[in-house]
Amino acid sequence: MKSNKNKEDNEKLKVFIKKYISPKKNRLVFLVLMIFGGTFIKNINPYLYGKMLDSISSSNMEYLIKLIVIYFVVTIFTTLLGIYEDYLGQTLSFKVSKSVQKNMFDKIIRLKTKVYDKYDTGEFMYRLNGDSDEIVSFCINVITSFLHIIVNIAISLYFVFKISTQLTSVAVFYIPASFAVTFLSRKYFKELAKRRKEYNDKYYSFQNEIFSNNTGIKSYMLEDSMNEKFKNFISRDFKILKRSIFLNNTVDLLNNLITVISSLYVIYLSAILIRSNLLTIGTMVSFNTYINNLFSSISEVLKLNISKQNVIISLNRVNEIMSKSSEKRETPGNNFSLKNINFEGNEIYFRYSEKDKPVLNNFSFEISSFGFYGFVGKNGCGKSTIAKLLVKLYDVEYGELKLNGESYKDIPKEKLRRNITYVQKEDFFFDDTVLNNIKFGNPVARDEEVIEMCKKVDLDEYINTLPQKYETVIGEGASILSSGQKQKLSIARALLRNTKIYIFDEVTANLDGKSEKLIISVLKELSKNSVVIFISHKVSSIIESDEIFLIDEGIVAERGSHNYLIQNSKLYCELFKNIDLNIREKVT
Ligand SMILES: Nc1ncnc2c1ncn2[C@@H]1O[C@H](COP(=O)(O)OP(=O)(O)OP(=O)(O)O)[C@@H](O)[C@H]1O
Repeated sequence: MKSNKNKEDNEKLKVFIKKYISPKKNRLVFLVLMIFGGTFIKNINPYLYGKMLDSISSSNMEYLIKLIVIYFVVTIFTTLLGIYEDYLGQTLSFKVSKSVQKNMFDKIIRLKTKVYDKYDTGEFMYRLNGDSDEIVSFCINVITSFLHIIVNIAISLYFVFKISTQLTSVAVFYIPASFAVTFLSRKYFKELAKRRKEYNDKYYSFQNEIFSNNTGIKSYMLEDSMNEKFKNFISRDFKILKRSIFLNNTVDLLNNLITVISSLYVIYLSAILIRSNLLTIGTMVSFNTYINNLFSSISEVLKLNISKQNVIISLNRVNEIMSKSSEKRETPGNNFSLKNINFEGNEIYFRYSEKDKPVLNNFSFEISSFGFYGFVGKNGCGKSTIAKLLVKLYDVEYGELKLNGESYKDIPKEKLRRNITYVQKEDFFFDDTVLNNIKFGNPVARDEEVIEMCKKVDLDEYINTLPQKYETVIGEGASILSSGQKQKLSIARALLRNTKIYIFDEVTANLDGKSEKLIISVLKELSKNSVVIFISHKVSSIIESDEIFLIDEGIVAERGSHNYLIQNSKLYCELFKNIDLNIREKVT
C-alpha cells in the first residue's frame, strides 16, 4: 500500500518534470555535466591532501610543491565552476518556475466560476507563488544533484575501499541507521508540511480581506479585534514552527549521533591499524575525508527524501487546481443576426452547489424584440443569478436557455460575451488611468469616443477636474472615485462596447435622483436599437420599462408593463408601496 503511494508520488513528479523541465533539457544537461565535472575534479583534493601530509612526513619537498600547485589550481577551477553552476541553476529554476506560474495563472483566471467560488484568494495566491516554487526548486535540485551524489558516492566508495576495507565496515552501521531515521520521520514531515500550507492559505486570505477593507475596519473600529486575529495567526504559526524545530532537531540529533559513533569507531580502528603499520596518518586523513563525503552524500539523499514529502503536498495542491475544469477557449464562430434579438428561457433550474437550494426553479421568460426590460424582485430572489447565466458564467443545470434560436449549450461563451455587455453590481476597476479603465470596454475606441460616452453619463466634467484628466490613475478598485462616479464610469465603459445586448445589474443603486434619471434616459435611448435588461430591486428605476419581469422565489411570477402590474400584481404593489412617495405620485 505504502509502496504504491510512493510509486504514485514518483509518477506525479515525473509527469511534472516532463511537462515543465524537459523543455529546458539542453540547459539542464549542460548544468548536470558541469556539476559532474566539478564534483569529479573536487574529489581529487582529499587524495592530494593525504599525499601532501605523507610527503611532509617523508620530507619530499619537490613532490610536496608539485602537489601544492595542483591542489591550488584544482581549488580555483572548481570554485569558478561553482559560481557559474550557481548562476545557471538559479536562472534555470527561475525560468521553469515562471512557466509553471504562467500556466497556473491562466488556469486560475479561466476556472469555471462554480469552481472558482470554492477557493479563497489566499489559496490561489499561495499555491501560485509558494507551492510552484517549492516543486521546481526540488525537481531541479534532484536532477542536478543526482549525478553529483552518485559520482560522490562512487568515488568515495572507491577510495575508502582502496584505503582500508576494515575501516569501511563502519558503513554497515551508518547506512541502515540513517535510513531508519529518515523513514520513521517521513510521515511527521508530511503532516507538518500539510499543516503549514493550510495555514498559509488562510493567512494570505486573511491579509487580503483586511487590506482591501480598511475603511470598513476603521469605521467599525475593528482594528483591535483584527490585531487580535493577527496575533492568533502568529501564535498558530509559532506552534507550527516549534513543531518543525522539534522534528528537525530530533532528526538532526539522531543523525549526528549516528555520525559521531561512526567517526569515533573509525578513529579507534585507525589507531589499531596504524599501530600495526597497516595504515599511515596521511591515508587515515584521506579516509576520513572520503568517508565523510560518503556520509554527507547519503545524508543528502535522505534529506531529499524528506523534502519530497513537503513537495508532494505542494504538487497535490498545484495539480488539484490544474485538474479543475476551466472555461475552454472556443472560436466565437458566426455572429448572431443582430437585426433582432430573441432570448428564451424554458424552465430553468439552477443552484450554486449540489448542497444548496435551487435559486432558479422553473424560471421561464422570453424577450423577442429590442427594448428596455426591467427585472425586479426582492433581495436574493435570483436577479443577478439570471444575469450570470445569460453570459454563461454558470451553466443552467436543467431547462434551456436560447438566444436567437440557438441553445446556450451550443453557443461558445466568446460569442455570447462579445455580443452581451454585462455590467455587474460591483464592477471591476484596475489601478490604471481613467482612459484605460474605460477603454477595456473597447480597446480600439478613439479617445474622442471615450469622452463622448463620459459626456453622456455626465462624468466628463468631473474627469476634467482631475490632475491629469483622462490620464489620471484611479488607484486600486478606483479608490479616488465616489461610488456613484464608479457606476458612471462602468456605464460609459459599457456604452463604448456598442453591442446589441446589455445587462445592467443595479447600476444606478449609488446614483442621485438626477443622475439616475439621466442614466435611465440614456439607456432608454440605447434600447431603441438593442435589448437592455435592467436589473433592480427598486421599482422606481424600472417603471419606464417596455416590459417588467417580476421575479419571486426563483420564477418569473408576473410580467407586463408597470401599469398592468400595478393593477394586477399584489407582490408588485407591495414593492411599489415601499418606494418614495414623490415618485409614486408622479407615476400613478
Ligand atoms: N456564488 C454564490 N454561491 C452560493 N450562493 C450564491 C452565490 N451567489 C448568490 N448566491 C445565492 O443565490 C441567491 C440569489 O442571489 P442573487 O445575487 O441572484 O440575488 P439578487 O436577486 O440579485 O439579490 P439583490 O437584489 O440583493 O442583489 C441568494 O440567496 C444568494 O445567497
